Amino acid sequence: MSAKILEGKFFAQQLKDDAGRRAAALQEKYGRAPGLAVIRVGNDPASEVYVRNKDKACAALGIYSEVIAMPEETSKDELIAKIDALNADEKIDGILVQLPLPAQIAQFEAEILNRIDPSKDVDGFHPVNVGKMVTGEPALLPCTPAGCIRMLEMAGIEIAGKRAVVIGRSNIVGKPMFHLLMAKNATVTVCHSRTENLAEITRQADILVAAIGKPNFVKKDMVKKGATVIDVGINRIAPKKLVGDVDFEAVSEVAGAITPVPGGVGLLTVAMLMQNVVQAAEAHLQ
Ligand SMILES: Nc1nc2c(c(=O)[nH]1)N[C@@H](CN(C=O)c1ccc(C(=O)N[C@@H](CCC(=O)O)C(=O)O)cc1)CN2
Ligand SMILES: [Mg+2]
Repeated sequence: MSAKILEGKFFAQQLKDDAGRRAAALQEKYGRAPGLAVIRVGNDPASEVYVRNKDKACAALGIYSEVIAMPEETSKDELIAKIDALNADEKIDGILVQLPLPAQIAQFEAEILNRIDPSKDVDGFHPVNVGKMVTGEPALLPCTPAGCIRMLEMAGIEIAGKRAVVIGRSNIVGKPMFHLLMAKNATVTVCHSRTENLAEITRQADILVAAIGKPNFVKKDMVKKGATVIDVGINRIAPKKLVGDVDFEAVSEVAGAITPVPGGVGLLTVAMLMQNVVQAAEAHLQ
């Protein structure tokens, strides 16, 4: 058996087309496009690429965007002052601070992110949005996990009643993935570095989400025949070689459907960000 490959580009394009249509409708009705501000601190090369991709995606969809590049030695107070200015800026519907932050301010990450007005928190990281996600109120949802859910729905993969297993418990992926799958009526188990008999649990999954950050960690014998496998890992194992958390070649032989790396759910992250910016603008303007 060979798994169906869930190409991120195909699903991302549908989300972006929808965001572009809604952005045009707002421009038409209110005379202003949705606006995104991305703050990048320092010179992390991967962050530079991701921020450029976000700026390009905005330009392609008629979304106004500003990239604010701040020097490596930026202080917590300088960054917070910038966020305050963007919170008050009426052109701006969405604000995000690209992660990771440089070492000297990394310890203040929560304080910095919590300063973003929750109605502009297009990363869905603010405790107000996290709380709403947990209670099932409408909220800005974290882009990667929300993108995974939208992809499953677009691919016609049933979630309700299915057994889902998430490997990884990060605030950005694992924990929100748990809540979003449960909200879609899956029976969800979260596994992590201290989980005993991991393979026994992952073999029960109809939907297996890998978000651990260990190259090729999920092997063929950890996957049930016909399962849907979503690989959220991005591991650079050589300057030009990126692999996921799943041993793609081997797992493809047993899975029913699988996302590749690169070219999988990473692409949905930016597409979902565009959806969130438009959602925030709709809430601000309507
Ligand atoms: N403020 C945030 N910081 C970070 C986030 C985030 O959602 N908000 N996520 C990651 C980085 N990221 C977006 O910011 C991101 C990561 C990966 C991709 C992507 O398209 N991946 C491609 C491969 C890209 C490559 O070749 O390097 C893929 O998986 O096919 C997009 C966005 C951490 N920081
Ligand atoms: Mg620009």
